Parts: sequence; C-alpha cells; structure tokens
Amino acid sequence: MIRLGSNSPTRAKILKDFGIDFVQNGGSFDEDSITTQNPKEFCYIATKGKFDELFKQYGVDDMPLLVADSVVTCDGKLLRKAKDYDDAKSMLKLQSGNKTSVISCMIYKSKNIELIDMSITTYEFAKFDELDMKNYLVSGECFGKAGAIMVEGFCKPYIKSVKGYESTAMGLSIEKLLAFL
Ligand SMILES: Nc1nc2c(ncn2[C@@H]2O[C@H](COP(=O)(O)OP(=O)(O)OP(=O)(O)O)[C@@H](O)[C@H]2O)c(=O)[nH]1
Repeated sequence: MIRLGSNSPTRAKILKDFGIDFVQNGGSFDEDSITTQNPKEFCYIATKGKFDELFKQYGVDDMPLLVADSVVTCDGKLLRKAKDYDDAKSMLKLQSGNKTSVISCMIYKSKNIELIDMSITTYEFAKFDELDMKNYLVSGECFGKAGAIMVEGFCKPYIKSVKGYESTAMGLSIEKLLAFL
C-alpha cells in the first residue's frame, strides 16, 4: 500500500490500472509561489514542495509516499494547467502542428529507499482540426491537465511521433517507478 500524495484523478487511474494499492491524499502546495519559468526547474520545485508538505504531514512510517508534478513545454514556453477557456485555446493552438514535451517529476520515499525521477515525453502533433478542438474545449476535458492536452484522448489521433512513455505524458512515469521497486 502506498500514499499517493496527489489530487490527480489521472495519477490515481494509472496506479489502479497497474494494480498498485494506494490511498490518495493530495496536498495544497501553491505552485503560483514558484518564480522560475524554466520548465524542468519549475517541475522539480513543485514536486519537492508537494513532497515536503506531505512528508511533514504523514511521514513514511506507515506507508511509502509518492508525489509528482507535470508541466508541458512547447516553443520554450512553460505550459501549466489552463486557467480558463481562452488560456486552454491558446495552449492548444500553440501545440497544434507542433512539437511539445510533457515533463513529469516524481518523488517516492519509503523507510529505506528514495527515488527522484524526472522524465520527458515528446510528441509531434499534426494540426488539430478546428471543430474537434472546439468540441474538446467545450467538453471541459482540457482543464486540470498540464498544457490542456490529453494524450490518451483528444491528442491521440494527431500524434505523428512520440518519444517516451505515455504514462509520463499523463503525469506519472509508472514504468520507471515499477522498475525501481
Ligand atoms: N488524463 C491526462 N491527464 C494529464 C495529461 N497530461 C497531464 N495530465 C494531468 O495534468 C495534471 C498536471 O497538474 P499537476 O499540478 O502536476 O497535478 P494536479 O492534478 O494539480 O494534482 P497534484 O498532484 O495534487 O498537484 C496532472 O493531474 C496530470 O495527471 C494527459 O495527457 N492526460
């Protein structure tokens, strides 16, 4: 049994799909407190901030703690979760017909081991169909996801090439974690 220190339904689904028993206790770390716009730095600082908050609250004596953060970078820009419809639309327009990378960092700590991993999955997308993009935006599925993208959903038909794990792009590099455990 592990403690998933995340509010993310996607991370919970990934653990469930891989048959890992967990309790889910997300934190309230304020990512807006992070000043850097460097995607990798931002992702690590956010992950560490989430870890420190939840390690202080729960420790790891009763079960290991797993936290993670994901950001998207496209054309050198840092894309987090979209604030609103227009923000999501501009994120999608930037990534349409473009290369984009999802960076996921995770920290796993038990009584005797600690893993810190940062992985990147890079996609080349075809141009998003305008009507398809509008429907995706209106559906609201674009919210709560870094860069407003959903690689296993909306983006799937547009993937021209991919380098890295899909799980990394969804927010938790489960294959890396399992290889370590
Ligand atoms: N379903 C799906 N979710 C994605 C995808 N890319 C990123 N995400 C999610 O986008 C969110 C990125 O925001 P984070 O700040 O890392 O995590 P969060 O959802 O706020 O949850 P916390 O861990 O509590 O911070 C995570 O929930 C990721 O699982 C994707 O392609 N598909």
